[in-house]
Amino acid sequence: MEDSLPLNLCQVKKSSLVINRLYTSLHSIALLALIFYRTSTLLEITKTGNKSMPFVLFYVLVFASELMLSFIWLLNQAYLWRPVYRTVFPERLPEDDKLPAIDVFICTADPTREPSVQVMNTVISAMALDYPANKLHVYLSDDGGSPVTLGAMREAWNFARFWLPFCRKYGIKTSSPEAYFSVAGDGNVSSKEFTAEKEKIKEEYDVFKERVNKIKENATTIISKNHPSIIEVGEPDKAEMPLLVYVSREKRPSHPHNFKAGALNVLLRVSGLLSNSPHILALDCDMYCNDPASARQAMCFHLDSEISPKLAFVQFPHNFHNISDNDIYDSQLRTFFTLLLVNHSFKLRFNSSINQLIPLFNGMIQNQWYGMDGITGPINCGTCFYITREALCETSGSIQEDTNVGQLRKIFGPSNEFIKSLNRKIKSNIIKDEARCSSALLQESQLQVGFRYFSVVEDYFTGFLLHCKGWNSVYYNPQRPPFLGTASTNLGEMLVQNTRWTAGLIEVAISKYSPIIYGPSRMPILACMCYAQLAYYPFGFIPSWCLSIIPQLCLVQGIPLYPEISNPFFMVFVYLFLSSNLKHIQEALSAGHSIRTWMHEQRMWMIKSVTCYFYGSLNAIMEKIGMREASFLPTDKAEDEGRTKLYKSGMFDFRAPGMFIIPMCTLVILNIVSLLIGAVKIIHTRNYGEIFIQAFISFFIIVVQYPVIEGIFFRKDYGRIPKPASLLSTMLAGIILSLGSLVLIY
Ligand SMILES: O=c1ccn([C@@H]2O[C@H](COP(=O)(O)OP(=O)(O)O[C@H]3O[C@H](CO)[C@@H](O)[C@H](O)[C@H]3O)[C@@H](O)[C@H]2O)c(=O)[nH]1
Ligand SMILES: [Mn+2]
Repeated sequence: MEDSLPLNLCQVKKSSLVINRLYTSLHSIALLALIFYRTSTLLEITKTGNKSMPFVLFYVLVFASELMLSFIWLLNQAYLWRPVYRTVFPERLPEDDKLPAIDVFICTADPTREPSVQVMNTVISAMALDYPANKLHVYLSDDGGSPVTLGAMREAWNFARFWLPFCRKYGIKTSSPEAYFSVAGDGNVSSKEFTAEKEKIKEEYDVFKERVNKIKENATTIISKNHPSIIEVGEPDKAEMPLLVYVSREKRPSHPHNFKAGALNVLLRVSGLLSNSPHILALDCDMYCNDPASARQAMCFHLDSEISPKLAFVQFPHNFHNISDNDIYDSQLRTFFTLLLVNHSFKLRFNSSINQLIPLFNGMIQNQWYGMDGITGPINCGTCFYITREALCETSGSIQEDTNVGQLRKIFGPSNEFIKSLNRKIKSNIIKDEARCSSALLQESQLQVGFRYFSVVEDYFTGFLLHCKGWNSVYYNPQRPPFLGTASTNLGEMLVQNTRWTAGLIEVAISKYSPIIYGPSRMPILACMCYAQLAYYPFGFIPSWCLSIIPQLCLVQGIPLYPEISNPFFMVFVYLFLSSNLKHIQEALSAGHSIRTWMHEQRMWMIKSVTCYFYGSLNAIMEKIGMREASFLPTDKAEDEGRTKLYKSGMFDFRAPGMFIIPMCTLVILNIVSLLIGAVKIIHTRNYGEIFIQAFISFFIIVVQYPVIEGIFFRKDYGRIPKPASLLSTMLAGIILSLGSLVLIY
């Protein structure tokens, strides 16, 4: 019977599972051997007492670093444990009139950093989802309260009246007009009628863009931080048109607004009164729908009666349209999602990266969402997911017949209208109140519904709490990328963004919600390990700093910190280095990438750990002790031609804040100097066995960071490292080396 056929299939890739577990076991044994070696050596050193205090301290720091990296590596193994992949059968879904409604939430905040034409492309592509139009409601949240965005949305509405019928008629998949007209568009290319219509629509689109740009040019206010709520509803006047609603929540300088999570919660309330769909698709303003099929694909999970009672959300991957083949900054975050523009297939791809600074021990393989999918489901990634209203509002759990109004208000805030909407009985016109910051919204930090405010990575945190409550999620990575976003291909922007993410993750890591404290009684231990890995990996900055300074200082003095070549434990270090790197390379290759990808990811990990992870952790700690307030500056999505050109040609653009460039250069210079002195020592004494590993560490860092060396010494273009930064870094490296030598000599 057709009805009884499953809507989706979940398979475990057995062969990869065997390889993974074998890798984990062997690597663990090697780590145990390392710990044994370090402990016994340390005991010996302290017993004999013939080593200086600073040396012992350095030795302990190196050992502690190795332990920390091993801990993060261990957490990482949860991802490798049971990766699964999924298939869906949308053709088995019920008839259109039986499908549940969907509300689409799109957030934007700043028409300068987030150009309106781009935002409207996301809006239009969402309106063009392959779903009954009367069951689709698109909400645009404008945190900039900008007349530019509102005007652009009106234009988008007008343009959509041509565009949507065209897409429906010819089955256009690339439903973002910008992408459709700039890349070779799909559709029924051969017919004359089609070509004529396409021409006409193209003209309409050009007019639309022109008008939107004019609005910006003529605007007197671009952004407002002090305004009442503004809501405008575009009522569908054609069968193909879904509802489109503009929402700009009230903003007052004195009220905290909780960034994107606050915006999403306002949409949750406003839509609760207007359409109240049981399913919600959340999108960032730069993530357009690249395949209208995603709604039905998601429904293959949400309507599967076996998994749906506990299914909170279906997460799709973040793919990007502006990634170069030679992705020098790892802008695609390959390790999280495996972006497979090259090799889209249903075979399981292990997207892992060995995030490591010092090659010898860590191998923190990140094989992320497939791995979590095999446990309780992937984390929430903030965009490209279909979530149920019930999971966010806990309607079934908290609204009982006998729950009194007082209790309801405690849970959902004081808005009676919203509370009524939860019962799906009453609709109201008083929606503007829902977008007011003075109503329910401000107290939401205490409320247990919606997107949670506690951390600036509201996606990670909200998903974590949902999993803690027993909800599950699903990761679905179809052949055609369902959504395409604008990745940051600007080094400075990217490092700032990563610092914000780190701050958000560390906020959780050092709170009562730490996955290793809050999680174990609420979710399977493997799921806890995945969440903990994400929360704690930024602490990798500590070992990163230690291991890119201490072995080098000792190298300069000819003091060995590692076993010499003739020592059997030497092989343990060699094994750990090779095993983690070969696994990383294998995973990059099997995902259709080249060995270059491995190099880029190594480099970016080193750079991020000594900068973003360090600053982000510092920010989180300062927030915790009340010395700093959380902030969320949206990334710049406007294209800068010069930067894009450098990125596309595979050249680093070092025009980034000094706080990122200087530590990076300092460490690279320090490693160069140490290696040179080390090499001279080796030639002089002819004894390379004892300090081989230390020399190799510096050598490896220098090779991986070659673009930085090029930026300091060889490049002449505007993307090079500025002279003052190079000078300052050289001085700092000199100071560290002299202090190190002083300490070690005496
Ligand atoms: O006060 C704010 C700040 C941001 N945004 C919107 O939030 C989205 C994400 O902002 P972006 O600057 O693109 O940040 P990213 O770091 O790229 O976002 C990633 O990380 C965030 C968590 O830090 C997640 O919420 C996002 O979904 C995820 O793509 C954008 O649509 C913004 O318009 C708001 O609506 N209000
Ligand atoms: Mn973004």
